[in-house]
Amino acid sequence: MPLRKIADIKFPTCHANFRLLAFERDRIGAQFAEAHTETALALILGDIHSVPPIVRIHSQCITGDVFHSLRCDCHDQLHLALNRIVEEGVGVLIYEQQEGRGIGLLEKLRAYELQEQGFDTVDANLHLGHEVDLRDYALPTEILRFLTVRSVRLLTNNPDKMNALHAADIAIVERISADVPQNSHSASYLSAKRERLGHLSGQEPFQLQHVADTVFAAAK
Ligand SMILES: Nc1nc2c(ncn2[C@@H]2O[C@H](COP(=O)(O)OP(=O)(O)OP(=O)(O)O)[C@@H](O)[C@H]2O)c(=O)[nH]1
Ligand SMILES: [Zn+2]
Repeated sequence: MPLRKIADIKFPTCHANFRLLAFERDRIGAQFAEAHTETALALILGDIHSVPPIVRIHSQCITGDVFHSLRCDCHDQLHLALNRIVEEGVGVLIYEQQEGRGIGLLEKLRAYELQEQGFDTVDANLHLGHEVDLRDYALPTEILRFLTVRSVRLLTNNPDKMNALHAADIAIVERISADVPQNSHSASYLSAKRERLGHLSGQEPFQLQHVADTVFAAAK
């Protein structure tokens, strides 16, 4: 499905004066009852072709991003990414709207209810009849290709994002850790991401072998 650029504006924020591009794309897939349009924003700073830019693909989390929920790390990660991009002066933050790992806000809140009964973040999704993680990163990778960004310093702990860029032939010259301090509300959520979803932690170096292992493990 072709990518459509909808807007290209100056975007002054308290962090920096970004350029903001908005994109949409029609999406059809077996897991969707009907075709729908997905959208994403790209906040761009500096000359992104002069060096491999810092890239953050951030999945929407209204509870975290807007209300600074302590149940997850999203708010702090969003600001970590913005701060790193501003420090370096060159970067792209892609904000994509697969809220709740693709199940949507209301289903995520139902999953939170289950987590209050003892389910972890993975089992709660499964109990509600959803896949563990419905996201794919086709739209973000298409945006990077649209921007002719062919090599990046990717800020993430999620091997799925690395796999998606690798598959799209976008080189990851460095993986920057997306670790942020945990708190008593987020500790079990963060450990479930590492132990059940295979997310990296700390400064664990990015290696293509790790990506290959992950693809292999997922295929088994
Ligand atoms: N279904 C579900 N989604 C959640 C839950 N907590 C956070 N999310 C969503 O998870 C997404 C963020 O994904 P994470 O797994 O935290 O991290 P990530 O983006 O995959 O990985 P990083 O790049 O390392 O941050 C956002 O869309 C959140 O809304 C939860 O308990 N259940
Ligand atoms: Zn969150």
